[in-house]
Amino acid sequence: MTRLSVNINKIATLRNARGGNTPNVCKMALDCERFGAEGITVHPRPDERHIRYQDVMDLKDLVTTEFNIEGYPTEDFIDLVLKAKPAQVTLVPDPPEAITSNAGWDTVANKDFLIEVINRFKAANIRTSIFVDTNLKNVEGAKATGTDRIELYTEPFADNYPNNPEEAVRPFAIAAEKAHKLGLGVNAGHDLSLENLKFFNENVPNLAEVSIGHALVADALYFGMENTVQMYLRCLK
Ligand SMILES: CC(=O)[C@@H](O)[C@H](O)COP(=O)(O)O
Ligand SMILES: NCC(=O)COP(=O)(O)O
Repeated sequence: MTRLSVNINKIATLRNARGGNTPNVCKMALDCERFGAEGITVHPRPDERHIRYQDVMDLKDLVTTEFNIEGYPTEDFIDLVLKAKPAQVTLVPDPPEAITSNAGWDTVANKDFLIEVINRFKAANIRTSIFVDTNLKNVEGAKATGTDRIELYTEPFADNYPNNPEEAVRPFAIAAEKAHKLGLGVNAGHDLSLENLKFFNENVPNLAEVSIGHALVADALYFGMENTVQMYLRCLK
């Protein structure tokens, strides 16, 4: 069964709006786990506009499910991850000024860089995942970096789903199958939602994990966090 990792970036965005500690990011992570989440994801960005480096250090000993830290591997990010020792690190090629992640790695052009970074995390026994699109060259290139998993960048699926669900999901099913044949684990994320998650999960084989934040936190405004986590889990059954 596909596991649900709740991305709590947007809880930190709300907290940061006032400078205090409401809502409490650590408490929300623990509550999400209590409500059934099988992992907690954070994506500290260089400007700390949502998750701060200190949040990562505060969460590292509290999270008892899978702790997944995502981000661009600057030296500061690498140091942080090596200190926090999460279960998984997901490398994302997003430029600092990007509003959100907007592309996967070109794993061929960045092969040497990715190999070097991945080796540092592997030496610390941290599972690695790299964010890629569905281009099979990038999936094959991911294998050559030595990563344990890939995370498929699902925004193109989410965008096309309302027009043509079958066409939207097809490249993801093919990429996931290819990754599985190569011995890579398959995660997915970005813009997955209550609208599109069930269909994605039913049509993409070998999916180990999805990380979901933006839509899930927005849904929690209407349904409450406990109900919302349960609703997302039901899409993955
Ligand atoms: C890696 C990825 O897909 C992102 O979705 C991300 O982790 C979310 O980041 P923001 O919350 O900053 O949009
Ligand atoms: N890796 C994707 C993630 O953590 C959450 O993305 P989103 O649901 O906030 O778009």
